[in-house]
Amino acid sequence: MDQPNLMSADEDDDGLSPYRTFPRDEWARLRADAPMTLTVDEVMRLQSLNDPISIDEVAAIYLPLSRLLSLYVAATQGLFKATQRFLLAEHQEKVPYIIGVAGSVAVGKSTTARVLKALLARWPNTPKVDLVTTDGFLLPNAELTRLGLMERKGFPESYDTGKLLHFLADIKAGKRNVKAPLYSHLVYDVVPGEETMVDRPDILIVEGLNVLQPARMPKDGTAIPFVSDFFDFSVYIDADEDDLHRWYVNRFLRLRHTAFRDPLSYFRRYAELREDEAINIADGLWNRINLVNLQENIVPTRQRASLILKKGPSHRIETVALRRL
Ligand SMILES: Nc1ncnc2c1ncn2[C@@H]1O[C@H](COP(=O)(O)OP(=O)(O)OP(=O)(O)O)[C@@H](O)[C@H]1O
Ligand SMILES: CC(C)(CO)[C@@H](O)C(=O)NCCC(=O)O
Repeated sequence: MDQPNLMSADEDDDGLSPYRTFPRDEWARLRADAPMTLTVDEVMRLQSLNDPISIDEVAAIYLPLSRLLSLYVAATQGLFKATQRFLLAEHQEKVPYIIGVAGSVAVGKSTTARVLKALLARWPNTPKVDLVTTDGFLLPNAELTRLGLMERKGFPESYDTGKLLHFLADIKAGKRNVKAPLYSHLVYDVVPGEETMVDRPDILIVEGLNVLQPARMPKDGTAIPFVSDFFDFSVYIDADEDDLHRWYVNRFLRLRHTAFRDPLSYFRRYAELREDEAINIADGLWNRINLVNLQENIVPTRQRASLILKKGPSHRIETVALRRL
């Protein structure tokens, strides 16, 4: 395969952008000779409801990205060893490489995170890849209700950010069997007593709309880290507001025939609605909660990502912007 010419990537107009932006086709060439390691069936199993992904998308976007990440992980492992030598430290196991995945509700973060997990696990230097979502770190509904925050789910104040920071600090300290709480979209709440265990993976992917948000500034001068201080790399999945709105409403309409019919579903009462009524409910949730959160707290974090994947109206990624080192 021809060596792609990196300099042909679109330079951003004013020359000040910290990103190098690649049209889809140019990015796809950066796969170089990386072999396709997922089958069509495997890709189909990884996609979320209402977030179509094709084998072509995996080959064009995610294979090059997984190749880049595998090079970055190897380089970071080298830096870790160099630091250990400098510190004359005893031999220490390498610590997990942490990748954040951010973006709006309904943009397809979970599909991206699952595809990356599957691809990265097939590179020889990173066989063990774990995935957690920050949904588990939401305050339980009882607590949100008490604080008057049920209409603010997903906003910064709806998370136990301290717990998330301690979780990440434990992972980066090389601790074994670190526990993360779990959230159920079906019951719309954190599941008491259920947790997932993270045991020194080579890579940990942390997915959530809040992962690039700054810490609230402490008044007493103590330093509170950002969640992203623990990340080695981060991906922001971007799409136009109108597309996100449509994807959110379509997913809601489809859930009426599936998850909402489950007796445990928090949205059980919406399963029987007529389509126009359901659209009204979904529009309301989108406009009152998720859109406001997107504009106030998510989009402003986009420029902090190492990589921005921009989706078009049919979920296809159209440009890839890679932050210059
Ligand atoms: N009310 C619901 N009932 C059951 N499952 C849901 C519900 N809402 C969302 N889901 C599923 O839960 C997953 C995560 O949804 P969430 O609202 O956190 O969006 P997200 O992670 O931003 O979505 P995406 O993965 O599309 O970016 C998706 O796979 C979605 O299909
Ligand atoms: C749990 C979050 C915040 C993020 O995944 C989101 O899916 C959510 O529930 N937002 C609140 C409004 C709504 O029900 O869509």
